[in-house]
Amino acid sequence: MSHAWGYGAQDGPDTWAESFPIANGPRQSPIDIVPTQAQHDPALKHLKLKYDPATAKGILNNGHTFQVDFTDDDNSSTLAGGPVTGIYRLKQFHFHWGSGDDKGSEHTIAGTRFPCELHLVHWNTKYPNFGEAASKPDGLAVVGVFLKIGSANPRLQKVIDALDEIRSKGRQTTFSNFDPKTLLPAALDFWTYEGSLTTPPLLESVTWIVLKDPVSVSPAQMAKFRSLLFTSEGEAPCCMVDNFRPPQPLKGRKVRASFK
Ligand SMILES: NS(=O)(=O)c1ccc(C(=O)N[C@@H](c2ccccc2)c2cnnn2CC(=O)NCCCS)cc1
Ligand SMILES: [Zn+2]
Repeated sequence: MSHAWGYGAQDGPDTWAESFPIANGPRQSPIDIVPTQAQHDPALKHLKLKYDPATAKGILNNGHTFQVDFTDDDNSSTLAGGPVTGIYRLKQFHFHWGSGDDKGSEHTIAGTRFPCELHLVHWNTKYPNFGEAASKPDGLAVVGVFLKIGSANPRLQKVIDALDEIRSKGRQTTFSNFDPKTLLPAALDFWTYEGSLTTPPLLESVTWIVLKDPVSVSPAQMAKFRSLLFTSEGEAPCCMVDNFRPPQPLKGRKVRASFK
């Protein structure tokens, strides 16, 4: 049964618990990260990200965000190290953003909201596929990257230039030869905690790896994100903005830092 969820007053985050009771679960995401309360863990390994540009497949407006999908039938594009054990395969990346520059990110840092947040979604290869992994407590690992307003980010341009072709829900186009590593900041210092998907079905299967350093995005580039539509062609157009879930209760979880 397809549950119609969204980010509006009638179907937004405050209503999700009606169809997805796990919304009030013990390890929900996103959270507010308070750096002074994060514990440095010297046992955390450095993040090992290996992405093959040839695995980039397509770019899709799924009605909640837009995502760039990768072929994940071998270990060409993987995440290892950091807080995870084993090898996780890159499945897709997508963004969350606001209607203005004062909000848009899902995670916050001591209450500070960023205009946009990038999520790179990986699944644990100890499971046969993404769908199976998504239901396991150690099934997924998502790298979160904050975007802050500044100079135009040339690394985003190829993604932004594709948005004109996927304006409405359900539109997709090919997207090849792209290395998502180019979207990351120079330093891979991170915070990590055990959480969930931030959209329904809100499964509590995500090891979150949130990078400390943001990357830049210009106001004009943000305007391109906001030109996308939540709605399909033929429907009354509704701008794709504010597609973020607010921070959820920590419920006793510890947030660890990879850096001092
Ligand atoms: N924001 S996040 O990084 O925490 C995040 C990452 C991945 C997913 C996801 O893959 N969701 C799909 C799924 C399919 C099978 C099993 C479980 C989940 C799904 C379920 N209904 N629609 N979708 C598609 C979808 O929501 N795609 C990603 C949208 C990111 S906002 C959702 C959120
Ligand atoms: Zn996301």
